[in-house]
Amino acid sequence: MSTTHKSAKDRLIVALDVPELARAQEIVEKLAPFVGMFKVGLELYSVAGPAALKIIKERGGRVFADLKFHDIPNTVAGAVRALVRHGVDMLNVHAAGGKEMLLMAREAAEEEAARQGRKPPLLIAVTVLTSLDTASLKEDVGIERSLEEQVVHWALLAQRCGLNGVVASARELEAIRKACGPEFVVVTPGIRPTGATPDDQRRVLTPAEAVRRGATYLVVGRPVLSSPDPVAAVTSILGEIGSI
Ligand SMILES: O=C(O)c1cc(=O)[nH]c(=O)n1[C@@H]1O[C@H](COP(=O)(O)O)[C@@H](O)[C@H]1O
Repeated sequence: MSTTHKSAKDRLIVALDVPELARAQEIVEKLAPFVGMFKVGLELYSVAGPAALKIIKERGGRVFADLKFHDIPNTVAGAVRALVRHGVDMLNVHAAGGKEMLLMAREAAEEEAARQGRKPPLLIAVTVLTSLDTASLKEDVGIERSLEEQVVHWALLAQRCGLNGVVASARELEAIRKACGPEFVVVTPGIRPTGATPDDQRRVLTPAEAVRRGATYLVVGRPVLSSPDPVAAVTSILGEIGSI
């Protein structure tokens, strides 16, 4: 288990995967009292750009910019600096970008935050996407290591480069905690309440099981967004997390 003491609300990140800014704003208004952080991903950012980050900040919410940067070090560093200027609280890059990219991303985040006179955001490395399974990692991506070994390999690389943590499925939590320790941040998408459809996710676990295994943050999108009552969906997830 992680030794970080967080409330159920602080652990919960809701993914604003919607195609319109107005819809995102509606969800933020409704859910802000119950949710620790909102995640702006590729869809909403492509639709609305920095305005998507702003609507969360204006409501007093914390922002995870999930733009999964994966490019040459100089390009990633520039993009990281821009997100820091937007005041995000968490951002991510792909561990597969390699050591130099991760180091430059971290330096960029720290330098830009210092320039702005604020604390650097949490910088997180994406490991093996939760939409992949053992077969697709090997056959499509061409990685021969076992899925868990690959996740731990990237988690250790991220930690050595001074990143705060990783994105991985909750199924790899025990291995990550063993390799990287209790304070390393582990953000877990692929969260599905019991009985919910996995959609395109391949490595899923329930909210309760993710927290039991030591998740720092849980990312939930469709189980909340496609519910007829998103507040009820969120409070039910909070109940599950809080019962651990
Ligand atoms: O970086 C992420 O947040 C991420 C990494 C990953 O491996 N898998 C993954 O699902 N995500 C994101 O987490 C969210 C999961 O959404 P749902 O499957 O709808 O709960 C989406 O916004 C994904 O972009």
